[in-house]
Amino acid sequence: MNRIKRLAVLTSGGDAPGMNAAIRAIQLTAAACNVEVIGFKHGYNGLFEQEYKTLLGHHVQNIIQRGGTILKSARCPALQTPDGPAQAAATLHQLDIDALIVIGGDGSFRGALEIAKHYQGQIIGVPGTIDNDVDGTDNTIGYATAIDTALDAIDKIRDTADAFERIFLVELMGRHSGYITLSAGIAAGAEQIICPEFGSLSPDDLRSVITPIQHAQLLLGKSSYIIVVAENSYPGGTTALAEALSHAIGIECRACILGHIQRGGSPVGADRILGTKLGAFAVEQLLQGAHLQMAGEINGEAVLYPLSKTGERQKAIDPFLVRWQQQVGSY
Ligand SMILES: Nc1ncnc2c1ncn2[C@@H]1O[C@H](COP(=O)(O)OP(=O)(O)O)[C@@H](O)[C@H]1O
Ligand SMILES: O=P(O)(O)OC[C@H]1O[C@](O)(COP(=O)(O)O)[C@@H](O)[C@@H]1O
Repeated sequence: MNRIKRLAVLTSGGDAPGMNAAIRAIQLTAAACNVEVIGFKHGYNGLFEQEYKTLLGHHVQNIIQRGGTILKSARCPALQTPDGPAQAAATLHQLDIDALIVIGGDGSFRGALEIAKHYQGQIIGVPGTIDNDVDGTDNTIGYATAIDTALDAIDKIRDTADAFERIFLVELMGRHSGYITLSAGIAAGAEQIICPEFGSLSPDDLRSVITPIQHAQLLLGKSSYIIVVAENSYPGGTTALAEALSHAIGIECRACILGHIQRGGSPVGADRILGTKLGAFAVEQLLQGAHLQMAGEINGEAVLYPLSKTGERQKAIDPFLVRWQQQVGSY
């Protein structure tokens, strides 16, 4: 029996294109089941500041195509204080909220698990982050758009790299995960891909980067050379890496830090569909009693995955593409 009368939703951590599609699907699906939806603003901060509003049909009209999140997102240090989770749960109880949907990444899910220790209602997660570093789903909402955004930029950099016969290093996001870097790098035909999963890179030993560059120049006569680099791959960042390479090989290397542009923009179709599917699935599963689960998608099928396992291990990037890039693509 459906005992949920009122559910809440929030978006937390780095915003991701497609979060609005998920919010829309949650509101529409809940409304169709006569369940009221409360939207908390600014991630978990909305629980502390009691900043929320009832989401009605007109609030979710014309948002599926918009990047960002109509609920705003944020990181919330207050939830990581000793009393934070109990305070957040108290707001949910006070507002008679029977269930909470958290759209965010593995950090947001850790926060949800802490709140669950003090909360009597149900909690479900919907994976939304450009990093795609959440276990239990093939793709997170926002990842597909971030790849296309990065790709568009790298293609443009290729033109100027070619005209100037330069080496460019393009830094992509992904905190501790090489998903965006590997995918965008492969799709852009990047000559090299550097990400945490490929092993560490030390200022004292840049041979693994320099040897393929020299090989390409000597044997292949390349007029442009693009290296995509995941953020946090090199001490001092990608600008420092470009300087070290310029010094080591005597060729001007330029760094381009793509940054937050990767988080914005209109979501591509795949993210609108994923956001809609997982948002709707989350509501349906809550109504059937799901608790402490994430609504994910594996092999095209919507599935539940224990929230506690979503950040347990590093989700592996495609080993086939890694091997191909290392053995063939870099030469
Ligand atoms: N261990 C934790 N305990 C309580 N809250 C947490 C914890 N880890 C993350 N959070 C909450 O989740 C928010 C978002 O986490 P973050 O890692 O920044 O983003 P994401 O969810 O995208 O991975 C944090 O600002 C914090 O409020
Ligand atoms: O916007 P901020 O706070 O500088 O955070 C940047 C980080 O957020 C992201 O864009 C998204 O990460 P999360 O989804 O895990 O929050 C990372 O790729 C990046 O490292």
